[in-house]
Amino acid sequence: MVLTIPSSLVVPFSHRISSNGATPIDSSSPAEIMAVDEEIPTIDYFALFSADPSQCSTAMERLSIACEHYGFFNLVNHGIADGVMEGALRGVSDFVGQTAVEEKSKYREAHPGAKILWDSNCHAGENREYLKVVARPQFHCPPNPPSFREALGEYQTKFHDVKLGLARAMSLNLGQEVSYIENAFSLESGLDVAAMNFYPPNLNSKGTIRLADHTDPGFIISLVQNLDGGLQILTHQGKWVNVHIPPNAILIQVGEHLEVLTNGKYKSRIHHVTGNYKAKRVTLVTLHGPSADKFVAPAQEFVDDSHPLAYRGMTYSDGLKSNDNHEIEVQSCIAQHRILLPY
Ligand SMILES: O=C(O)CCC(=O)C(=O)O
Ligand SMILES: [Fe+2]
Repeated sequence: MVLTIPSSLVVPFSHRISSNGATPIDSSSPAEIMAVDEEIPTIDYFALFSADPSQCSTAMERLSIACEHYGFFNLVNHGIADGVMEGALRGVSDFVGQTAVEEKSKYREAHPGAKILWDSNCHAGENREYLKVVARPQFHCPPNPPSFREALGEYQTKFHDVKLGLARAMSLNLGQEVSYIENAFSLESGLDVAAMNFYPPNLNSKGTIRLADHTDPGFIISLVQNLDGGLQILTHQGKWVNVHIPPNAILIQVGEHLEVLTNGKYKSRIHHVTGNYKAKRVTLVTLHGPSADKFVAPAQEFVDDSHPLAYRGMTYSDGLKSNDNHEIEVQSCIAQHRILLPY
């Protein structure tokens, strides 16, 4: 099926500048030559709940296309003030820049029950420093610098409401009652992990892979960044696209567990990060998961003769802990869920 996206749904190239005004990465590097600057869907969050039926149904239809075909979209008009997102990103930068390695190293060990994890990986296939913290149901964060905890906490609190709004809109789009996803994942006690990435500037590593191909677990994944460019997603049409996120937008990706619940109607998409950044790039990625003890399996509504059962069920926690991982690592577990069909 060829999908035509209304032009109003896409981000004009003139808006595709970095959110901090820095020059986007050089997109001529070898690893990026395969990727295209293609239109990606933009969803107006407020329009999803508009009292104007025509505005609401247009936005809902766009969301449906974005979830079913793309698996990712830019969310605009979400009501989270620019300052809140900028503050959280500044907090990540401050943590990376101001905290001594000895202090950060206290969080290096992933172990059962760990709520904070820090590491710095610089080898073929990965080039970043990262910090992962459990943000919900209880919020955890390194205590220093003090402004970091407050700024990150504020963003997470604000986004929680946006997440519930998206769950409601997606539930209706799936032909279910409004709290269907919220209940299926027990989102009120959902396990949200904020994964903050810091990619150091490097002008001499054309085409460097900063983060290798992967999909992420959870219901949805939200991403805000300080510098545009580097994230590439493999689309349903088999093309790598350079993902441009307009200033103040939040990129939303379908998580692996929404794929499992919908028996593959909504799919999580493989992505990676490349780039020879001229300045440091910071991203705040949050994996919004089901409740840790929630058993996630394809719902019967999405299984029939034309859509045979394609995933096995397990609790969110068991999935995260498969392959000897710890929950805090929030590693992909779709392979453990996938049933190999005989055709
Ligand atoms: O930093 C990015 O652009 C994406 C990072 C990512 O995919 C992740 O942390 O899972
Ligand atoms: Fe990711």
